[in-house]
Amino acid sequence: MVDYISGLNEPQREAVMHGDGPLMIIAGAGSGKTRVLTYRIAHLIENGVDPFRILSLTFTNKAAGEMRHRIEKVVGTEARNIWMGTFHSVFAKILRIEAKAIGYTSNFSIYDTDDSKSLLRSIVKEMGLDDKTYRVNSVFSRISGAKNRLIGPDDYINNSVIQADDESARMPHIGRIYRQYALRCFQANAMDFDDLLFNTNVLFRDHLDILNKYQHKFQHVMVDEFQDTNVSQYLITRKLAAVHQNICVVGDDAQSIYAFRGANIENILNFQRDYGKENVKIVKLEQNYRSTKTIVEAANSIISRNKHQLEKHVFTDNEAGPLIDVIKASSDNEEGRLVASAIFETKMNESLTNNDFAILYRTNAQSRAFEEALRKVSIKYRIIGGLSFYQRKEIKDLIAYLRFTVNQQDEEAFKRIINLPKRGIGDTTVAKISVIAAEKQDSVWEIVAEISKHVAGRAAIAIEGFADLIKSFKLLLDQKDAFDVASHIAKASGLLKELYDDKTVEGLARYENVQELLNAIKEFVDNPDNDEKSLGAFLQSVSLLTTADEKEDDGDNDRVTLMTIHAAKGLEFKNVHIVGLEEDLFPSQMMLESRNDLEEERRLFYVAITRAEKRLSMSYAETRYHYGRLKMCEPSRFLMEMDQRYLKMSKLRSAPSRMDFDRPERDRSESTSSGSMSFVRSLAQKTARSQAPQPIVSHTPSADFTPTSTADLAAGQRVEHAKFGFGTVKQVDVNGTERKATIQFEQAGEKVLLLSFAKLRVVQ
Ligand SMILES: Nc1ncnc2c1ncn2[C@@H]1O[C@H](COP(=O)(O)OP(=O)(O)OP(=O)(O)O)[C@@H](O)[C@H]1O
Ligand SMILES: [Mg+2]
Repeated sequence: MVDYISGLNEPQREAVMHGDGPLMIIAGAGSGKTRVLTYRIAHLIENGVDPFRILSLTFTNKAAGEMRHRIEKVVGTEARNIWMGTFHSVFAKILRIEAKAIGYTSNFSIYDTDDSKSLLRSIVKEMGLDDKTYRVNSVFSRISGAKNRLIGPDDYINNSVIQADDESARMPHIGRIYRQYALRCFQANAMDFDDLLFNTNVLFRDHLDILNKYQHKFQHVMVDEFQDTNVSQYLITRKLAAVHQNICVVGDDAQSIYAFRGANIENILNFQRDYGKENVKIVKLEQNYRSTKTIVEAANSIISRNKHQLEKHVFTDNEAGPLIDVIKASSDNEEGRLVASAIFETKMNESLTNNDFAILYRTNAQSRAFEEALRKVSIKYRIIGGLSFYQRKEIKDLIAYLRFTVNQQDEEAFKRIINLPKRGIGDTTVAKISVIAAEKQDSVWEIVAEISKHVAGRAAIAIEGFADLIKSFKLLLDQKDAFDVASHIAKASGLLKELYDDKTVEGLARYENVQELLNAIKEFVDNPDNDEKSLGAFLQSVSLLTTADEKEDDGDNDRVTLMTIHAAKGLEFKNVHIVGLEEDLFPSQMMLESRNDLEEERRLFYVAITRAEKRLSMSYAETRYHYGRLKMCEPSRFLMEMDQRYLKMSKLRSAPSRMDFDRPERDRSESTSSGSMSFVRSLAQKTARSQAPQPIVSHTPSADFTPTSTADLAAGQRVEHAKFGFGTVKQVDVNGTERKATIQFEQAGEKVLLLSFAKLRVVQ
C-alpha cells in the first residue's frame, strides 16, 4: 500500500482526513492543493466511498488524467470509476444521458468557437445588419457573457440595463441575434461550450427529479482551481452538493485569472455564506514546496501590491536558489535568440532535459520568435494552444463529416462538407437551405430530404447524392466502432483521395494529419479507460479538449513547453522564462480599464512566477512589431514592482548558433551590457522613489570571454567562467568531437561544461 499520509504536512493531513461536511482549502501557490485533493479522494475510497459517487472537477482533462493516475496508485483500478474531468466534459456527459428532458437527443453536436462564430456571421447577414457594427467577436462575447451569468435570450431582451448597455455600444439588436442563435443551435441539435453549463443549469432547474438523482448519486463533490469558477459553474456545484453537503473546494484567490470570462472571486467569500459559517471547515496551506525561497519571496513581493486578497503568508523551507535573471533584448527576435541561448546553456551546464523548461507569454502571437530561435539551436519544443491539431482545416473537415454522420441536424458541419470535395453546390444554394430551414423551423436535413422542392437542376442531384452518402455512413454507426466508421468515411467521402492526389509538401502533411487523426481514433478505441467505443463518444472526447490538453505531434516527448500563462495554471517546471515583460503587452493594454483589471494582470504575473521550481528568468524587448508596425517598448511596471533584491541583470550572448561563433565575442555582448546598465539605473531610480529595498544587482564579470581560447585546456589550469566565476580544471574528456571539462568552481562547486559552449577564460 502506498503511504501517502506521511508525505503530508499537518494542515494538508487535516484536509485529507476531514470527514463529512463542507471544506474549503484556501492556499498559496505550490502549497499542495492539488496533491491534497488527490489524496483526499484516495482516502475516501479507501474508507469505503464508492468511486462512482465521487465527482471531481478540474481545470483541464489532462489534470484530471494525472490525478486519476495518482489515485490509481493508491486504490488500484477502482480509480477509473470516479467522475472526473473539466466542468464541460462532466456535464456534457450528464447532458447526453438526460438530453431528452430538454428537447435534445443524446447525439447532439458540440459547436466549437469557429462554428459559433460562423453561425453568428450567417445570422447577422440574414438579419440585414451591418457586420462592421456587429463584429462577430463582440457579438459572441456578449452572448457568452450572458450565458455565463445564466441570462437566456428572453431575459436578455427584457432586461432594460442590458438593453441600455447594448444601445450605448451601438449594437441594439444583440438580443435578437442571441434569440435567433439559440434557436438555430437548438434546431441543429447542437450546444456551444457555454451551453454545456447553461443547459445543465436549465436541466437542474426545470427537472427536480433529475437534479435529485444526481444530488443523491454524488456523495462527494470536489472542485480544484475554485477561484476560477464562474456563476454558472458555482450554481451547479451548489445544487449538486445540497443534499450531502460534502463539498470540498480548493483555490487561491491570488491566482484568480479568469474574471474576464466571468469567473467570480466572490465565490470564495460566498462559500461560507452558502454553507453556513459554523459548518464550513477552512484549511489554510501556506508552505510552498515547489519553488526556491527567491521565487516564493519575489512572488510575494508582487502579489502584496494587490488590495483585494485574503490574508495568507506563503513561505518555503526550500533553498534560496539563484537570483531571477532579467534579460533585456533590443527586439522581439533578439529576445527569442537570448532566451533560446539561455535555455541551451542551462540545459548543457546543468544536464537537464527539454521538459525542464517552459516559456510563458501573455498572448499566443508571441510564440513565433521563440519557435524560430529554438529551431536554430535544434531544441525541440511543443506549443500548447495556438493553432492546435484539431483546428487544422483537414482535421476539421473530416471531423465535420463524422459529426454530420452522427447528427444530421448539425448545420455548421453541413455547411462545411456539403461541397467538399467539390460537388458543384454553390454558396448561394447552401445559404438558401439554411434560410429555408430557419424559416420553417426545421433542420437542414429535413430540407435536404425534400431538396427538389427548393433547388433545381444539377445542384439538386448533387445534394441527393450527398444525402445518400451520409445515409450509408449512418448505417455503420450501430455496427462498427469509431475507428472503422471513421476510416470508411475518410475514404468513401473522397477526402483522403483529394489530399493524396495533392503532391505538394503541404498536401502530404495534410494527408498525414488525417492519418494521424485516424490513429488517434484507433487509440481511443483501444484504450481500456473508454468504455464506450462509438463514434459519438470519440467526438465528445475531442470536442472538449481544452487548449492545455493538446495532442502531441510525434513520439518524442522531450520538449520545451511554450504556452500562455493562462494555460500554465496548476503546472510546474524547473526553469521558467516569462517573456515580453513590456508595458501594454504585460500588463496588457487591452485589459487595462480599471484598477481591478490591473490587479487581475498582476495575479496573472503571480501565476507565471509561481510555476518555476528552481530558476526563473524574465525578459523584455525594446522594440516589437505590433500590427505590422515597429513599436518602441518600455519595460513592464511589474519588473519595477518586484523586490529588486531578487533580480539580476543577465549579460547573455546571442544564440550559440555556428554562425555566431564566427563573430568576435565582444560584438555580441556589447549592446546587451550597456543596455542593462541603463535599465538597472532606471530600476534603481524608480525603486528609490517607491522606497522599496535598495537593489542589489550582481553583475557578471566584464572580462572578455573567448570560447576558442580553451583548445589546449588541461587539468590544473585556473579559469574564469562568465556565470560561475573562478575555478580550477580537474579533468578534460574528449568524446567524439565534443570536449568536456570538469571544473571545480570556488563559489558554484563542481560543474561539467561542454567546451564548445562554455564561456571560459584561461587565467594566466
Ligand atoms: N507535503 C509535501 N511534501 C513534499 N512535496 C510536496 C508536499 N506538498 C506538495 N508537494 C509538492 O509541491 C508541488 C506543488 O504541489 P501542488 O501542485 O499540489 O500545489 P498547488 O497548491 O496545487 O499549486 P498551484 O497553486 O500551482 O495549483 C508538487 O510538486 C507537490 O508534489
Ligand atoms: Mg494546483
